[in-house]
This record gives sequence, C-alpha cells and structure tokens, in this order.
Amino acid sequence: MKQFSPKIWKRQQKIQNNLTSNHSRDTLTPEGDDKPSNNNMDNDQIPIHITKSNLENREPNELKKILTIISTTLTIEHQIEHRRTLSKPEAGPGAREEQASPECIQNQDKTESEQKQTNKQLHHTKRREVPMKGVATQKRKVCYAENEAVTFVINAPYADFNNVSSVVKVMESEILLRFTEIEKKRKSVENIPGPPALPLIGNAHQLAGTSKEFYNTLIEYSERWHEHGVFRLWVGTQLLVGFYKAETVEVVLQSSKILDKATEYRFLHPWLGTGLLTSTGSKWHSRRKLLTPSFHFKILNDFVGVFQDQAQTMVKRLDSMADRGTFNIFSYITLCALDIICETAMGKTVDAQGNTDSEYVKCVYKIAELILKRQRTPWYGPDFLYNTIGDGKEHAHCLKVLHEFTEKVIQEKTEEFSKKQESGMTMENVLSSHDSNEDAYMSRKNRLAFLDMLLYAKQDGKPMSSADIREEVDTFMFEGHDTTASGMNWLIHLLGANPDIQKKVHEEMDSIFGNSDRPLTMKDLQEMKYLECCIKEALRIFPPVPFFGRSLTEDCKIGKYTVPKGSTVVISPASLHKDPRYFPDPEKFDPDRFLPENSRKRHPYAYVPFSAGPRNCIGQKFALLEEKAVISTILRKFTVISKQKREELCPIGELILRPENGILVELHSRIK
Ligand code: HEM
Repeated sequence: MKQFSPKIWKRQQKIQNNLTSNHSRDTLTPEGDDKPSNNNMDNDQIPIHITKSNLENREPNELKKILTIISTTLTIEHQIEHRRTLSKPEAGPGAREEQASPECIQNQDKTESEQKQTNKQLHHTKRREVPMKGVATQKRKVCYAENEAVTFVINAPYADFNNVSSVVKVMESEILLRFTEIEKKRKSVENIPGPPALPLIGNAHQLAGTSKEFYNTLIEYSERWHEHGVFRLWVGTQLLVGFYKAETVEVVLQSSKILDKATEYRFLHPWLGTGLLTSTGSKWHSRRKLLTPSFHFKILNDFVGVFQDQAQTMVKRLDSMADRGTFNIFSYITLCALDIICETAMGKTVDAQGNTDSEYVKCVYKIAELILKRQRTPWYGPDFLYNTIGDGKEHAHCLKVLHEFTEKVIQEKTEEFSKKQESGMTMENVLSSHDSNEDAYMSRKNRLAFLDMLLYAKQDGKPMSSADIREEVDTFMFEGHDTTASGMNWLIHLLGANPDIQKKVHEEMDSIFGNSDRPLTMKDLQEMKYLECCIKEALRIFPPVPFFGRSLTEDCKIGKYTVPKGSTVVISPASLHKDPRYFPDPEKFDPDRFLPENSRKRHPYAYVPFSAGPRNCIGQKFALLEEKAVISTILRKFTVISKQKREELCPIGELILRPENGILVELHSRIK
C-alpha cells in the first residue's frame, strides 16, 4: 500500500479541484480514502482514473486542460515518491526494478540539490518510453502536436511503475481527445469549400499521384472554388487550406503573427538546420536582422562580377550548341546558377559547369529530390524508419558530403578572417573599401561573399558559431540557385516563343552595349528596364516557388470562414497570379503589365513570387540582378527560338516549378 506525502496530496487536490469544477465529483475521485494522511491506494492503480466515460461529455478544451493538469502535476517528484515507496520489498509489481536502485532512497548526507540531481538522472535513465501518436510529454509538460502526421513519444510518467493499465487509460483518453478535436475541427470548417473527404485519410488519396498531378489538382481546385478565395483539403487528419486570391493571401502574408513555416518544412532541417528559411520565433527575428546587411547594395555590387564571369562560361558552352538545331538548355542555365550561388555564398568556385561529376553538385541535386519524395511519402516520415531504408541512407550520404564541404570552406574562411582581424580589419573598413562604384568590374580577389559577412556579423556582441554559419550558408545554397535557375529557364522559353518581345530586349541590349562585348556592370543592369518587366512577367506565369506554407498558431478569419489554429495554410502564387481581375488574359506573356504606370494601382498581394510581408524573400534583389545578368549575356550573343508549345512544357510543382520535358530551344548567333 502506498503512502502519499502531503505535498503530493496537495497536487492531487489541485487536480481534483480542476477536474471537478464543472462535473460531478464521483466520476474522477482518486481511489481510496479522501483524507491526505491516510490515502491508501492499490499498487497497480494511479491515483486518478481517466476513462472514456468520464471524459466523453467534456468539451475538447476542457479535456485538454484536464490532461495538461494531470501531466504537469504528476511530476518527477511524484515518481520519486513512488520509487521510494516501491523500493520497499513489499511494494508490489514495480518493486523489483526499483530495488536495484538503492540511490532512489533519499540519502540524508546529500544536499537537497545533489539529491535532486541524482533523482533527475535516475528518472532519466530509468524512464521507459511509450510510443504514441499525437501527443508529447516532456518531463512536466504535455505538448499537443498541431499536426497529427508527426509521431511523438510520450514519456508516460506512469510507465516507470509497470502500471500498464494506467498508461493505456491515459492513451485511450488522449486518442479520444484527438478524435473529438478532429471531429470538432471538421465540423467547424464544413462551410469552407473543398472536395469530399474520407474518414481518416481525408483527401490524401486524391493527392497521392505524381508531382505533376499534385500540382494540377491544386490548380484545378483553386479554379473550381475561385470566387471563395480558399479551399480545404484533409491530408489524413491535417487540415490544409489553400489561399489563392489577393484578398485572402493578404490576411496571411501581412500578419506579424502568422510567421511559422508549415510542418512539411521539417524535412529540410537535416540539411539546413533552422536557418533563416526554416526557423521561427525569436531565432528567425534575430537572424533576419543579422543577415539583412549581407544583401547590402555594396555587397550585391561585388556579385555582378561573379554573375558576369559565370554567365560568360555558360555562353562559351552554349556557343558549341548554337546554329546546330534543337537542344535542351535547362542544365546549362541551372549549372550556371549553381556556380553563381557557390561563389557568392561561400566565395568558392565548384565549377559545376566544367565539372559535372562533382560530388558536391550531385549531392545538391540528389538531396532536393530525396527531400521532396520524403514530403510526399507519409511512411518515410519517422527518422528511425527512414534511416534504415535505401533512400534514407542515400540522404545520409548526401548530408555528409554537403556538410563536410561547407564546413571545410567555413574553416578556411575563418582562418583567413582571423588573419584579417589581427591586422585590425572591421566590417566598417571592409564595406568602406568596397565603394559602390556601379561602373566598376570587381576582380575575383577583392570580392566579398555572404560567408565573409557572416564571419563579421555579431549577435548580441558575439560572433556567430560555425554551426550557425553553416545553417545560413546551406540555406543560401538551397534557396538561392534552383529558384533563379527555374525563373531564367521559363523566361528563355517565353522570349523564344514571343519573337516581338525578344526583339525589344535585343534593342535594349544594343542601346546599352552597342557592338561592344565589354563586361557588364551594376549600372548596365539598372538600365535594363524592359528586361526587368520580362523577368517579372515570367515569374508571374511560372512562379519558381509555386506554393509555400505557413502553420497557423491562432485561428484566422477570412471573410465568413474561420481557419482553425493548427491548420496548414498553402499560398499558391501559381493560381494567384492568374486572377483575370488583376491580369486580364492571364496566360498571355505581356511584360507591359509591369511598366510602372500599369502596376501602380494593382492590389499589393496580387503578385507575390517572392512572397511578401515580414517573411518575404531576402534574396529578391540578388535574384533579379542575377537573372538580368545571365539572360542579357545570352541575348547579347544569341537569338532564341522556342521549340515547344506552352502545353508541351508540363510544369511540375516540386520544391520549385520545373518543366517536365526541359526547355527545348534553338540558338542562333546574332549578326549585328
Ligand atoms: C527567382 C528567384 C527566387 C524566388 C522566386 C524566391 C522565392 C522565395 C519565396 C516565395 C520565399 C518564401 C518562402 C516561404 O515562405 O516558405 C523565399 C524565402 C527566402 N529566400 Fe528566396 N527566392 C528566390 C531567390 C533567392 C535567392 C537568390 C536567395 C539567396 C541568395 C534567396 C533566399 C531566401 C531566403 C533565405 C528565404 C527565407 C527568408 C525568411 O524566411 O526570412 N532566395 N524566397
């Protein structure tokens, strides 16, 4: 028979008071006597019964409260109390395990803090873990997972006592709670239009096809429910709400509260950690503040030299394809973009264009493919399963290669940086020595990279750790090359399919460069006004990031609809950008839409290829400059003829929007 100390009893009372505030007391009373001092209980019972019948009639919020109270009050201390009791030989079923732990019994010679420490360690090592979906208990807290797709482990406080029946009861009530919550959620969003959902799997079966089908389904739904501005889907028990009208998108993107990324981004964590793209809360805030100066105009000015050099390398490769019929230009542009981001992010050339066998380059592509596959394959979710299968092993190999590469570069740069610091160089000196001469071509030796800026950056007076730096460098590598590559490829198709528009770009190039083949400068890029309209229009028709997601941390009101907390919001620029109210004849490639006089009055959230609001793309200026530099270098030299019709392009909405069949073109040398 167990004895409970007055302290524990107080906790019991607290639970009881909370539980019985609205309901009849007899359903939830602790077993045994009501009195603190003689509170006898059966060994294989926990002090409180939590059964379906006494939870069934409660509101989900109340249920949640009850379970939170129970787990916060049954603390480590409580368990230690149990251990002490159980360590007595007559203690019953749990006794054997505890007898082997004489340290459990309070040692009078130890100070209180030493004792606490010992108990803590004990608790930690002896704790048994009961796997369970949908809820996590960490020491004192029950955290409710907002996304049922995640599997958590409940470190059930009772598990230490071989008290299986009690654990089962807790689990039963948790499962009941989840179902009650989901049912309530389903009812509350019934008025949001969407396809009928099956029990448990929801609409997962409709989304389970290829990336192309997935993309097409989302586009189709946004067209079907266009006038509502939202549609809902259930992926298992997770609610996804699509937003694709300027008025609804604005509510999410302008909010300073809806800043958390959707849970699907967690598969990027092994590679990118929680860098700027994937972090949340105060970490994101401070990183964003810290990294913004890295996109300073003076730094971007240095990058023009990189754009120029890499675009020249690409044009040399394209020379061998010119005037020779149709070929796929996709990988030429993509490898150029990869070389650009390597050099600008790390100050290192990987020569992807010259060395397509590079292990690093292969792993960059492979890991993106593996991440995407994992996002769409529910059983690939749990790490312990994923790590044992072929894809998981390949993923681990790629991670090793990618991280080792960035770590090596960071180490080399850190050594260089230490030398510079010894000679008294500061961030201010560096920036002032990089006077923004828009007309100058910066030689490779003098260029700065993002990594240099990160080494100089200080957070609360302290430099960033090399792990922090790696997160950000890897994030730039991921976010900063496929996106621009996608944008440039679609643009090349559109220019090649619209000779009149291409002619205007040629005229603009000729007016800036004449017959000269001199290197381009920042000033030249700023003069490319018409090309900029073309780039923006291509980003409208084919947004490189076709969807992005946020997780709602509170209910979100959209007109007559309430999208509940915990839902994933999917913003779809791919659908948003085709709204005929803002873009009449939306499929038409018409760069004039972006002339200042035509875009001034447009709804600010009708066009968001770089997202918008506080979590917009930090690299958008960089991206526009890079696209101008690369495309202008191609068009100074060649005329492009597209060899595909629009319907033959088959866009696939993966992590980025890419053409299923590549971009088939003919290049003809320009005779000026
Ligand atoms: C055409 C090219 C690009 C497009 C269309 C694009 C688009 C986007 C979009 C839509 C987001 C928001 C994603 C989300 O909320 O999940 C984003 C975020 C971001 N982008 Fe870009 N991007 C481009 C180029 C770049 C480049 C070149 C860099 C870096 C050099 C970059 C770095 C980032 C980072 C770090 C974020 C996260 C920002 C934050 O959460 O504070 N992007 N980008």
